[in-house]
Order: sequence, then structure tokens, then C-alpha cells
Amino acid sequence: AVCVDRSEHLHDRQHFLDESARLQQQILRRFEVHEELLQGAAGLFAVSGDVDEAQWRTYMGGLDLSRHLPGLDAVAYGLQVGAADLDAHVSEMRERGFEDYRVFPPGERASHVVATLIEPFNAINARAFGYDMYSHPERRAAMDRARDEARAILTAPITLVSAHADQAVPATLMFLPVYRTRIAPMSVDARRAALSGYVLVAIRIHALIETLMPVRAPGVEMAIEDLAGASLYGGETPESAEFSVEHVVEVYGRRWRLRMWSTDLLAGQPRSLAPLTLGSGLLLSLMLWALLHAAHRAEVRAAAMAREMTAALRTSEASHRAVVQSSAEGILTIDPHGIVLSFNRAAERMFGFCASEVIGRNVSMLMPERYRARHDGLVANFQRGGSRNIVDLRREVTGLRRDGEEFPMSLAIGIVDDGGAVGRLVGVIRDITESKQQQQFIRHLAEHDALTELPNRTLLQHRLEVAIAKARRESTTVGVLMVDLDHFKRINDSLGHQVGDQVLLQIATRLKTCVRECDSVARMGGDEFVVLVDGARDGDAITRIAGDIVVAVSTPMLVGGHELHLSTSVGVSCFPADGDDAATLLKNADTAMYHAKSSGRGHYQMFSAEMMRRANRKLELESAMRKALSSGQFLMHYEPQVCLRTGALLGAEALIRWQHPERGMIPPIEFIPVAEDTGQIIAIGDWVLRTVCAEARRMQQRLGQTLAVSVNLSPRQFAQPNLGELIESACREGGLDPQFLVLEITEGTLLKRSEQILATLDRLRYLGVRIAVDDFGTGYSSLAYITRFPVDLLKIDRSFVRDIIDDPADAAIANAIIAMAHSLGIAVVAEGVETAQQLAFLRERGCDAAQGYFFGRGTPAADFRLPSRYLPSVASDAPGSRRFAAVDGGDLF
Ligand SMILES: Nc1nc2c(ncn2[C@@H]2O[C@@H]3COP(=O)(O)O[C@H]4[C@@H](O)[C@H](n5cnc6c(=O)[nH]c(N)nc65)O[C@@H]4COP(=O)(O)O[C@H]3[C@H]2O)c(=O)[nH]1
Repeated sequence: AVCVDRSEHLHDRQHFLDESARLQQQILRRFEVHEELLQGAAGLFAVSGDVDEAQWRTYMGGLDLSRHLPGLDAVAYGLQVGAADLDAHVSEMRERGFEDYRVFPPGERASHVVATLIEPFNAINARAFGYDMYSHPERRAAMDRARDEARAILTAPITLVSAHADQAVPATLMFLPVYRTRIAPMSVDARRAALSGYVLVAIRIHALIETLMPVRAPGVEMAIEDLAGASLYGGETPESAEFSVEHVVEVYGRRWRLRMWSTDLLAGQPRSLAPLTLGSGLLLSLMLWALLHAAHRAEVRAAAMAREMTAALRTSEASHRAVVQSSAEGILTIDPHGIVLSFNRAAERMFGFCASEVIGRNVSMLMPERYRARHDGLVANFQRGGSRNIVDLRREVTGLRRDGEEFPMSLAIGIVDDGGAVGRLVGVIRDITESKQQQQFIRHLAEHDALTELPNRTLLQHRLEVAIAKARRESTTVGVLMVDLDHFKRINDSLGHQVGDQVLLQIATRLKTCVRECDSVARMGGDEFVVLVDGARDGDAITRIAGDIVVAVSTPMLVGGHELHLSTSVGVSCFPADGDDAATLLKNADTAMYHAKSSGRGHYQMFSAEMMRRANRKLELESAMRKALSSGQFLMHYEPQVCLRTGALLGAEALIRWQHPERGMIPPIEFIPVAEDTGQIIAIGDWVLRTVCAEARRMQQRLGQTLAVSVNLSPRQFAQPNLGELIESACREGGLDPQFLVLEITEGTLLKRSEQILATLDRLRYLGVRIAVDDFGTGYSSLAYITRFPVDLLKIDRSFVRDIIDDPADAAIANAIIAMAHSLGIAVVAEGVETAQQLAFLRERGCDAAQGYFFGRGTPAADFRLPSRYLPSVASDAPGSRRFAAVDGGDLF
């Protein structure tokens, strides 16, 4: 009997254990079904982003929840609303037709999770509509955890808001987070940022366990308590229970203790449990099937909804695609491996490929071979999650068309966010061939001379720098040839600009024939060209080219029916001998060219150290001259001029002196040409005129006789349009009668602009000022043009006077000048008379007046005296003294 009892006891115990295990399993499975339900609901949000009441009801209604999931009170959605957005949220809900909508409980909170969608939306559940679940600590704790862990979490036991006080039974809420991104972000911070709300189910444990009754074996009772404290279901295990078992299980974030015990009913159960087991097993299976079916239907419904949503999405995608297709910019997408996924029409047009020919192939087919390896490297790096630098920048790259033509394109790359994974890349492409061409055209304009199409100064400078760098590497020579046409201005002035332009074009062509392909011919402006000889072996090669240029230019050319004979002056500098950089080489070539000009034109001149010294001295003079005027370093000396007939003092030539504080006296022959070049002659000339007028007046007063004073005017001074006014005011201010002023100009001045010269001369004549032509005989010596201008005096240059005794040619020239001048009614003054013989010769030939060291050197105005070697003593023993005495010197000056 003991054995039988014992055996029955063991059997009952096993039975109890089996049943309690099954019960636990059922309960846990039921929670899993709830989670599946929530996953389906969350899926709705994933596909649509936003779900309205109608969609929610459609989806939930299809699940027939009350039938399949008894015990489930509600499925809801809690929308997360920030404090700042709360009012807007309430207004929006009211606008949607919920006129009495409010969020409760009232009170200020940083964030809210408001029940906005509830199903079934019956009278009981409606009480929770607008409830801020986040206001409640237990709910809030579960939600925060669900959000951070991205999984379904149950609350500690709570009382449902919808429940009446008399129904206040323990319940739990299962929350599943919904993120704006389809997939839960990886980090907690990102999850918090991406959260849009929660889907949740409210579960009353009593109801849930009750629903298990049909499959529950009689004789097994249970209790569930949350380890955090509160009881969810059932009471204490009775003392009388024969068997009992206890498990602690983890259920969706909660730790529950499940206690099960046997009741008397268990003892009364048949020993063979097979029928019951079978029956309950069948029921259980049916029940499970129903649950699974419900869950399955949830998935099916979600899928159906997703399809609907996708269709809607597709509509928007279709319009998006239409935009992409009609875009003028080429748009293509590639996967992280560089495989083309899409290729719009503009891209088709640009590359000449159909989308179908490109999609599925590597994007590198759209770029020239030489860029492919680098591109593959970038893609590989990108795939590894390396540099994202390629994204978002617009850059210029080269594309390859189907026909093999390369073209410049501007490319911007964007990255498509595929939920945090290495996503697709979108390339937006613009064909910039045209704008490139425009840029090139503008650049061409900026770097070339409009007339000859030759490189201009800017481009030459650049090429010269490149050539120097190359020559430095290769130890070769660079030649810079400054080519300036001689007297080109005359062609322009006499034959017109059109002829001038034609000449320049022909010269450009000729210069090009003198150099190799790799050399450059540039036009610097006007009649100035520069030839750059790139990478010459030595200086000889360069001088040969310079010689060729001189010959090429001097070959007669026919322009507009005129046969023109030109010549050029070429200055040559070489790297490295004459300069280390572009600016120095150009400057030195220029110096050499000026040297070529001043030494007779029509040839080339190599730059030399001596030229450099001279150029430097010129530079020094330039800056010193600026100070000289303001600091009173200039003064005037006066050289007496004597009448060769009467021996009387006629006047004086004013000659500028520069008393430099360190360098002593600097002769005018040195600084006047520099002043003329730099334009400083204008200011200096103005000072000279004013000083001379004032000092001449004082000399006249001191010596008690009228005295004419001659002032040298350089070509630039004479070209001043206001010269008349200037002289008038200088005479007025100095108190000198203009009739005692003689202006000495050179032959060269008269040759310049005849119309303007004539006008100026007329004006001066009108004032009473007289004009002397200085250095006569050294230049063109054409008496023909002297007749065209109102000239009063001719000065025989001292270079003729010097050899007048020994050189019959100079004597003949002096003779001729005197005779011709007199025949034109012009008086003649001889310069540089140093000896009595020279004086006698000139008097003999009828020269009217003379000046020179024989009579005395120039002195400051204060020291100016009557000549010490007075003329009559000379005159007495000179031949022809009678003619000299017969003429009244007063007529001359
Ligand atoms: N060997 C020799 N030389 C004699 C004799 N008598 C006079 N001379 C010099 O010959 C030059 C005569 O002046 P220029 O032919 O007008 O030539 C002048 C003139 O073209 C220019 N110049 C001088 N002063 C001025 C000025 O105030 N303005 C301008 N624009 N040019 C000036 O500078 C040139 C040189 O002037 P300077 O050096 O003063 O030289 C003066 C004078 O000192 C002589 O018997 N033998």
C-alpha cells in the first residue's frame, strides 16, 4: 500500500510539474504574440512615417483582436511631443475633429508621450485618449528603456487609466519604440534623437490568465509577482498545497516570479492523463493556432498596409523620378561598389549611353582610362568607411563620352542615408564644356594682344618664368629680345593708324619666322615686341636670332601702296648672365634696346654690365633729382653772348647747374636727358623759366643795360600745350619784357608735330619771345623746314666751331649756314668759341654773334660781368672788322 501510495504521489507530482511548465510556457508565449502584434504595428509607421486614425483602425480592425487575443485591452500609439510643440499638437488634433481633445494630466513636462491612436476606440479606451503616458513614472521608465534598447519592454504592474476604480486590477503595458529611421539607429543617442513614439498594448494579467482556463489543467494554481514588488496575479501559496514550484523568469525587461501549486483537484485527476492531455493538447493547439493566426494576420495586414503605403510612396517616387528625369543636370546613383543603379536622361545625353547600357556596370566606364585606378581607390576607401571627403563638394573632373571624346564636367556627390549603413552615392553632373570654352576665350583675350593675336605682357611674363625655371633645371640659356621699331610713330602720324596696324601685323609675322615653334613672340604694346628664346644652347644662338630680326624688319614692306623701309633697335638680355628673374631680364633687355637706339638705331645690342651701371646711375639720378628741386640744389649760370660786329654784350645763355651735396657739380648733359625721359623736365623747366626771368631782370638793372637771355627748352617742354601761358606768367612774375627772352629749341623739336609746333611758335612770337634753333648742323640740317617756322636765330653747334680752322669741311658747313641763314633773314650765333682764330674766322664769314670760353665761362647771375676779353681789342687785328663794326648789334638781340 505504501508503494502504491508512493507511486501515486510521484505520479501526481509529475503531473503537477508537467502542467505547471505548460502553463508557464503558455503565459510567456502569449506575451510573445503581443510583441509580434506590436512589431506589425510599428511596421506601419516604418512604411508610412505617419499613421492617421483611419489607417490605424483599418489595420487593427483587420486583426480581430478581441477574438484572437482575449485579455488584450487596447493597442495604442503614443506620440512623442516636445514641450514646445504641445500647443501645436493639441490644435492639430482639434482641427482633425477631436474638438475636446486635451493632453492630460496637466502640468509642465519636458516631453510627452500622448496616446493619440487607440484600438478598439470604445467608451472605456477613449478615456485614455490624450493621456500623457510619460507623466507616469512606471510607464516612463519602461518607455525610456524600450527606446534606448530598441526592443519591447513591459512596465511594472500598473492600473490602467481607462479602468474604473472597481476594475482596478493590475495590468502591464508593453511598449515598442517607433523611430523615424526605418531601422533602429545604432547608438543610444541616435535612438533618442530618432524616436517618434511608441506602439503599446495594455494587458490585464487576470484576463490573460483567464483565457488560458480552457487549456489549463485543473488542480494547478498560480501567482505572478513582479520582483520589483507588486503582485500581478494570484495570492499566496497555501500551506496545504501538496506540490509547489517557483521560477523567476525574465519577461520583456521585467523579472517575474511565477509560483504554481497544486490544489486538491489535482489529486482527483485520473491517473491516466492521456485523454485530458490529448483534449487539452488539442485545445491548446487550437488556441495556439488562433494566436499564431492572429499574429500571422497581423503580419499579413502589415504587409498589405505596407503595400498600400508603398504604392503611395511609389506615386511620390514617380513624381520624384519625373523630376530627376527632366533635370538638366545629369543624375546617377551608384552603390558602394561603384555599380551604377540609375542614370537619368540628361546623363544619357551627356555621355551618349542609354541608361540600360550603364546600369549594372561600374561607373568608371564614364571616365578616361587614366583616372580609373584612382577612382577605384576612392571607392574602396569609401566602402571601408574611410574619408567622406568626396561627398558634398563640387569638383571639376573629366568625363568620357561613348564616342571616346573627353569633356570637362562639374561633379557633386551626395550620400543617400540607408539607415546608417554605407549607402548609395548620388552624382549630380553638369557638362561644363561650354563654360570652359568661354573661360578659355576670356583668358585668351586677357593674355593676347587684340591686333596681332600675339601673347601680351601678362602671358609673356608667365612664359618667361616657366622658361627660366626650365633653363635652371637643364642648365640652358634663355634669351629676351626687346624689339622696338625705329620711328614707327612717324608712320602712324603721316600714313594713319590703319597703315600702322598693317605694319605691326607684318612685323609680327616676320618676327615669328625668325624663331622656333617653342619660342614666343609677344607684343608689349605700341611698336614694342619681345621675343623669348626658350632653352638656347648658348648666347650665340640668341645673337643669331637678334641679327635675323634686324634683317627681317629692314626688308622693305609694301603697305597700302606705300613701300616702307623700317629698321629696329633690339636689346638682348640672357638668363643666367644678365638676370635671374623675369623682371630683371626684361628690364635689362629694355636698357640694351635704349642703348641700341641711342647709338644709331637699326641694330641689336647685347646687355652689358656697363649698361647696367649706367642704368643704375640713371636710377639714382632719378631719385636724387626729385629731391634736388625741392631742396634748392639747382642754380643757373649765365654765359655771355657778344655781338661780332660791335663787340657789345648782347645777352647771356642760361645754363642749369646741379650742385649735388655729395657728388658735387653734375653736368646737365648727364641729368637733362634723364629728366626728359622721366618727365621731371617739366617741373625743372618751369623752375628754370621763372628763375631766369627774375634773375635776368635783376642783371639788367645791375648792369644798367638791356640784356637778352636764352633758355634751353627740351622737346618735352616745348610740347606742353600751356607753354604760352607758362612763359607769359614767368615773364610777368619776373618783371622781364618777353622781347628779351630767347627760347632755344633743337632741330628735333621742330621735326615733331608741325601743326602744334606752329601754333606754339605763333603764340610765342605774338608775345614777343624770339626763337633760336640750337645745335644747328648736327641733325637734319635742312634749311627747307627752317623756312616753314618763324625762327629768329640759328646757333652753329660748337662741334663745327671747334675744328673750323683745321677742318675745311667744318669751315665749309659754317660758311654755308651763315650764308643761307642770312639769305632767309635769320641771324647766326656761333657756340663754343675758344680761340681768337675761331673768332676771327667767324667774323670774317659774317657770323653775327658768338659765345664761348673765349669770352668767359658761365657764372651765377650775381657774378655776371661784362666780358673781360672785350671784343674791340680782338676786332682791331681781325680781318673783316669793318663789316662787324658796321652792323648794329641791337638788331640782333
Ligand atoms: N667745350 C666748350 N663748351 C662750351 C663753351 N662755351 C660754352 N660751352 C658749353 O656748351 C653748352 C652749351 O649749351 P647747349 O648747347 O645749349 O647745351 C646744353 C643744353 O642742351 C642743356 N642744358 C643746359 N641748361 C639747360 C636748361 O636750363 N634747360 C634745358 N632744357 N637744357 C639745358 O645741356 C647742355 C649742356 O650744357 P652745359 O653743360 O652747360 O654746356 C653748355 C656750355 O657750358 C666752350 O667754349 N667750349
